[in-house]
Amino acid sequence: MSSDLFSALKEKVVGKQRKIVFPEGLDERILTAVSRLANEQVVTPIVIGNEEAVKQKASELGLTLPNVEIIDPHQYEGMDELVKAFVERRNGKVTEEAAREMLLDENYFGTMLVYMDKAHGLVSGAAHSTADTVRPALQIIKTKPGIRKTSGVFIMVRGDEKYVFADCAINIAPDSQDLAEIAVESANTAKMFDIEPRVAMLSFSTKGSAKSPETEKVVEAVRLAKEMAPDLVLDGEFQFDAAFVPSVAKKKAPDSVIQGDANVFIFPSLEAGNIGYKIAQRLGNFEAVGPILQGLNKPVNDLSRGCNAEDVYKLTLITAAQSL
Ligand SMILES: CC(C)(COP(=O)(O)OP(=O)(O)OC[C@H]1O[C@@H](n2cnc3c(N)ncnc32)[C@H](O)[C@@H]1OP(=O)(O)O)[C@@H](O)C(=O)NCCC(=O)NCCS
Ligand SMILES: CC(=O)OP(=O)(O)O
Repeated sequence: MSSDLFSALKEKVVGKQRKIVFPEGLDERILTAVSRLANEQVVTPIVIGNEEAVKQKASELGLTLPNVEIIDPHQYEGMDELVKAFVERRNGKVTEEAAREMLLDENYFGTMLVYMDKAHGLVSGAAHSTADTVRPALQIIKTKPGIRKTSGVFIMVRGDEKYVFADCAINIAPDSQDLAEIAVESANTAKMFDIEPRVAMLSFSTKGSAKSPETEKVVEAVRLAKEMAPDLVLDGEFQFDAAFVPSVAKKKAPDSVIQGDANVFIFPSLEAGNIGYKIAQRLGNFEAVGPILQGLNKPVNDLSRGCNAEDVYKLTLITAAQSL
C-alpha cells in the first residue's frame, strides 16, 4: 500500500515541472534523494550550497545530478531583491543589515525562493532541528487565510494500514481552539492520501471517565471541531484503545460515531504526539512519513533528523503534490 500511495503521488507530479528547494546540500541522504528525483525527472531540485562542494560530495557518493540547480547564497545575483522582499515581509521586525545576514542561512534563503515564486516548495530538516527548519516558513510564508496555526502531521503506513497522526511537530501546548483546527486540517490532509477521515480526539480519558483541565481541554476541542466542520466524522475524548479497538469502543464509548475505526488521531499535546508517532514507528514498525506541515500558504516540509534517503524522496513527492 505504501508503494501504491507514493506511485499515485508520483504520477500526479511527474511532468508538472515542480521546483523543490533542498537547503541541506551536503547531507548524504538529501543528495541521494535529489539524484534519484532528478534522474527520474520527478521534480527539478534546487540544492542550496557551494557548487564545488556539492558536486564534490555527489561524486564521492557516486551520484549524478542531471538538471539540478545549485545555488550558493554567497554568490546569488538576486540577493538585493531577496533582501528587499524579506524586509518588507517582516514589516519592521528586521533591518536591511540583519536581513542580509539572515539570508545567508540556507533555510531562510531557501524559504525566500519559495516565497518569491522561484520554487514551488522546500524540504529540509535532515540536519536541522524542526524549530530552525520551520521558523523561516512561519515568519515568511505564513498561514493561509482563515488558519491560525500551522501544524505537522505524519502519515503512518504499515502494509495496508494508513493513519494520520497530528500534531507531532509544531504546537507545544495547543489549546482547545488549536486542537479543533488541527483536527479539521488533518482531516483535509488525510483526503490527499485517499483516507476517508474518521477523527479521534485523544486523551487519557474516554467520554468523561476522568476529569481534569487536560481532559476538559479535549472535550471543548471536540465541541469546537464539530461546530467548525459539522459533516466531519469526529468524536472524543478517547483513550487510544477506545478509538482504535472495536471491542473496547463497545465498552467505553458505545454511543459514539467512532467504533474503534478511527484513522485520524489528534494528540492533546506535542509531548504526546511526538512520542506517540516515534513509538509506532520504532516499536510498531510503521513507516512515518512527515512531518507534513499543513495550513501554510505554500508547501515547506520538515524531515526528522533520523530520516533516510527514502523518507526524503517521499516527502518531496508530497511537497510537490501539495504545490499543485
Ligand atoms: C515552531 C516554533 C519553532 C515556533 O517558535 P518560535 O520560533 O519561538 O516562534 P515565535 O513565537 O518567536 O514566533 C515566530 C513567528 O512564527 C509564528 N508562529 C509561531 N508558531 C506558529 C504556528 N504554530 N503557526 C503559525 N505561525 C506560528 C509567530 O506568529 C511569529 O510570527 P511573526 O514573527 O511574523 O509575528 C516552536 O513552537 C517550537 O519550537 N515548536 C516545537 C518544535 C519541535 O521541536 N518539535 C519536535 C520535533 S518535530
Ligand atoms: C519530527 C521530529 O521529531 O523531528 P526530529 O527527530 O528531527 O526532532
